[in-house]
Amino acid sequence: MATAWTPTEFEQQLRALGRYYHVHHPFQVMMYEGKLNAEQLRGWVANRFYYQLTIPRKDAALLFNCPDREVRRIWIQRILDHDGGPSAAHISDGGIEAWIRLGEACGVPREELLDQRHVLPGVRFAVDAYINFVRDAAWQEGVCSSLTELFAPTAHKQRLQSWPDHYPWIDNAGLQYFRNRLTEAHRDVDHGLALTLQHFTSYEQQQRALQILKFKLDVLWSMLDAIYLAYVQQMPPYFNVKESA
Ligand SMILES: O=C(O)c1cc(C(=O)O)c2c(n1)C(=O)C(=O)c1cc(C(=O)O)[nH]c1-2
Repeated sequence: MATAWTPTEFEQQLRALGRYYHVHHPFQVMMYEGKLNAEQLRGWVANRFYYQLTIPRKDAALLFNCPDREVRRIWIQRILDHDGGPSAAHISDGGIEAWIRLGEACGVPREELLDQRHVLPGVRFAVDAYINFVRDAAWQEGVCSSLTELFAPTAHKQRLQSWPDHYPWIDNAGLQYFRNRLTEAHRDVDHGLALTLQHFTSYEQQQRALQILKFKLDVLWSMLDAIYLAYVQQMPPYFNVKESA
């Protein structure tokens, strides 16, 4: 029987999967290097909004699956952070509202975000795969699937560093979402990682945890594949279909 890693080794294995994080996707690289035009940036913001809308519903599914009150009373903060409310960590309006302000700062009107008219089918399928996974999985597996957040502060920091230089037309106040996430993500990840190290202890369980994290990396990467094809390659779905007279 193969031996399990120690918690420290296991954490290193999880962190090593950061090499597949979506910061390395060509679309994110273009974003960071200032190579996106306004339409491409707006396309990203409008599509990512579907992820933002889904996250608190995903966390509600995890809570539903979790019989452990101690876990639930910490995990529930994630829903408040995104939906807003009296005990949201930063602004009581919450992350979804902050993302709407980001969209408006980039030139996407609120109603265009909310009615999801820009959301590409590939993005929808990828995000839905995440919420469906968490709904159907054991809560510990749901926790593990959130661990891409280990790597998210890098993404938020990159945007805070590069956007003001490369995209000065975006009002800096619009970037508040990224600032908020820097602290929220650290707190979330400490909890999610501790639970994962605690619950995935055998060799088989640890292999399974790596598979789950890889699945979640696939979700994020696939979202950007769809966005890249539509907005960079100019090949949105059905772009070559002739409308019949
Ligand atoms: O902008 C990003 O690169 C990024 C990535 C991720 C992630 O890794 O899933 C999240 C976020 N942002 C984020 O803002 C966020 O609230 C969030 C919640 C979760 C989750 O899986 O529960 N991921 C992420």
